[in-house]
Amino acid sequence: MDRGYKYSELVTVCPKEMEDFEEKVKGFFQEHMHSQEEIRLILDGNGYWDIRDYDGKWIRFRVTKGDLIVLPPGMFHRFTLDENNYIKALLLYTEVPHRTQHGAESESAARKEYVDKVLNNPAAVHRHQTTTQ
Ligand SMILES: CSCCC(=O)C(=O)O
Repeated sequence: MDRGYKYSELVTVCPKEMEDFEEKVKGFFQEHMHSQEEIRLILDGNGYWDIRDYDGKWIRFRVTKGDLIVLPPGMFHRFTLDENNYIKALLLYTEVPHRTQHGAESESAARKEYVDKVLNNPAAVHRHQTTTQ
């Protein structure tokens, strides 16, 4: 299936290989979203992505070599490294990546669609409630 991926970026997040490492890592950990689907394939190392559940609570998941994750457009998240301070990932995008900080999302069509289709979707919310009670 063609998902329309046209752009790729190979990133190595570690003090030796990333310019302005501290600043970039702080930026990854600030809550943000993207207006397009983005694939992350972990080629080496480890890290954590945090996403928010239906109640707004953070859920943390660990990624390691061989993992592939896709976060839907409009979903807030943040990323951090573990104590090894090293991850290498291939990022694939359908468009030139655009990042929106938490608090600045009101103008974002992707955020509106995510809220309508996921957070306020009665079928999805019902499933969530029945599985967490
Ligand atoms: C591992 S590099 C990029 C991390 C990040 O901030 C993101 O996925 O949005």
